[in-house]
Amino acid sequence: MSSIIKITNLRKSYGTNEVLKGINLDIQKGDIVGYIGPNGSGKSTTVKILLSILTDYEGDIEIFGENIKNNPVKYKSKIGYVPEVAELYESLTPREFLNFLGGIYGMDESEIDTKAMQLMDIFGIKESYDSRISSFSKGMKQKVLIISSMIHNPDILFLDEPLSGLDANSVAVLKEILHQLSKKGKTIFYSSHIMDVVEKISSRIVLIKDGQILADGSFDELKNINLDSSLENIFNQLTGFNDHTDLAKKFVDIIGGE
Ligand SMILES: Nc1ncnc2c1ncn2[C@@H]1O[C@H](COP(=O)(O)OP(=O)(O)OP(=O)(O)O)[C@@H](O)[C@H]1O
Repeated sequence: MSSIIKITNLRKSYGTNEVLKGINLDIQKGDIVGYIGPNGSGKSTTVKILLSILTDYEGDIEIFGENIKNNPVKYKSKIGYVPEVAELYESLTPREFLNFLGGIYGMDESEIDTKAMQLMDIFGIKESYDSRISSFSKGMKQKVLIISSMIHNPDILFLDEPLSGLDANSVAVLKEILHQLSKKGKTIFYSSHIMDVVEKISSRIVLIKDGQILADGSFDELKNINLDSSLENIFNQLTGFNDHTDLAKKFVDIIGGE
């Protein structure tokens, strides 16, 4: 089967700090890849490279069979992105923001409006379609971002901590949306720290630490490392972390001046 995203020997440094040290990944159509790792391990950097936001890296990346260095613009109409840190145009309303984006994707105005209002309705924020985004709660902003990443029906979705600020009902809806999109052949690259969700939605889990892949497989395959364990336990075990109780005690002691 041909890969939809192929990453070969990806290396990236910020100055002398090498943060990606040879990442190799072949991702197939319809995969939901959970891309996890400790803070600072290189997840967002990988996503930004896949999106051609960062272009000074070593190695090769093919998306839809083409090296993204050769044509960093063409593939973008077929991908969607929810960034970890949102730079929404706060002074706009969702109508203005989504129309602006839809225009970039070549959608016509009535199609965008119809779709946007229906999607906002599903997330329970239709009444705010013409309110300024600056007045929204965190979760409302996140919902607009999620809609903006999908409204053009992309083939690949890059989601960096997409559940941020969402309530439990909305999380349940988004998880189901991702499942159904994957069944329709959409590919999802999902980076998050919320292990129980990653465990449930991912067809494949890739764990990185210090810019290198430590584990790569389905949850069941990773469980062979630690039978009967949750992804959270496997994550802590593989990243060599077992002193959370000690660290917490020290933290609390310092607060109390002990
Ligand atoms: N613009 C930058 N300039 C210099 N160093 C950077 C820059 N962006 C990221 N880094 C460094 O690169 C490393 C990887 O960062 P990255 O944001 O990719 O990690 P992450 O796995 O997404 O972390 P988190 O889970 O905290 O979001 C970190 O050491 C970080 O300090």
